[in-house]
Amino acid sequence: MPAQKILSIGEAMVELSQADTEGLWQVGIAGDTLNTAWYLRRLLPKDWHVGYFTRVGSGEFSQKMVDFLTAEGIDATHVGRDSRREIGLYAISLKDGERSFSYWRDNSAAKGLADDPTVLAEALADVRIAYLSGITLAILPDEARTALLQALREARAKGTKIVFDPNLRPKLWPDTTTMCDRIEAAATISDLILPSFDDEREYFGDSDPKATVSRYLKRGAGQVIVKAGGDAIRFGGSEGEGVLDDLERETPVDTTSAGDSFNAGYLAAKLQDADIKAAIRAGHALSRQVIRHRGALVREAVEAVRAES
Ligand SMILES: O=C(O)C(=O)C[C@H](O)[C@H](O)CO
Repeated sequence: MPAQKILSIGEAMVELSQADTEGLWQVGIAGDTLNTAWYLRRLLPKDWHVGYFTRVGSGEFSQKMVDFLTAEGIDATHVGRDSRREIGLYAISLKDGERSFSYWRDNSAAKGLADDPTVLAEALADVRIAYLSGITLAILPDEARTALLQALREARAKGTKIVFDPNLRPKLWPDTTTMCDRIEAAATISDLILPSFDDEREYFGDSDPKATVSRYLKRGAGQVIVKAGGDAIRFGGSEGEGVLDDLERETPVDTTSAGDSFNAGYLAAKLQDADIKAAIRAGHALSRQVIRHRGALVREAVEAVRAES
């Protein structure tokens, strides 16, 4: 069996989120796959290794990102460099706690993350869990997307489990048909897929979470867990099926990273032998704490779930 290693693959950016004082913005580092890696690092015991796979540039902010990963205990060995590009930037806008994003990332270094198949294969060697999202796929040129899926397929044949969050962001895709097509292609190699129902309904036309579960199972996913923004969570697949409908709701301050933190809470619990329902509760508990605060990475949220348990 591969080592106790998780590799998260994607793009992290400079994050601008509104500070408490009107007109002031705070600068952070975030990005969906990094957010999950960051929460995983804080939740898992130290004998688990958490790494991040991306590309950055050579300027000051790129270095800040690498320093940040290292300081947070996330292995940055497989962060590549592109001397002609820089890291991207996004800003969070809030309306009644629901977030939307503005992006400046068209030319970000992460677009080249899958350009070298040897580097990819090296990074994936002996990894127990490879984690990626629909955003990881969205930012890549089509050829690189195919190369990434191929590298993951090869790793999977050697025992790596693939965990995928579709994280649908139509703004990042050429069109919604391409988005839906490539997301479903990734589902075919996913051992676990963690979609969010609102997005799946909007872009795939699923009538309810059960429809989302069966659509992804038909595509070949092993297990599906459908997040529903505080509503009942439906799951199905080779590890069991059911629904959890007694989860406590939270009025959000900022929903950024709700899904990313859920995924980390779920995975951390599952990797420490929780059953599927207990792991879903752990994911929900973390996500509930995260949305009480602004920004993607919330230290207090991890402390709060620790204090609760
Ligand atoms: O939209 C993106 O690419 C981001 O990574 C920004 C946020 O951190 C992320 O979407 C939250 O899930």
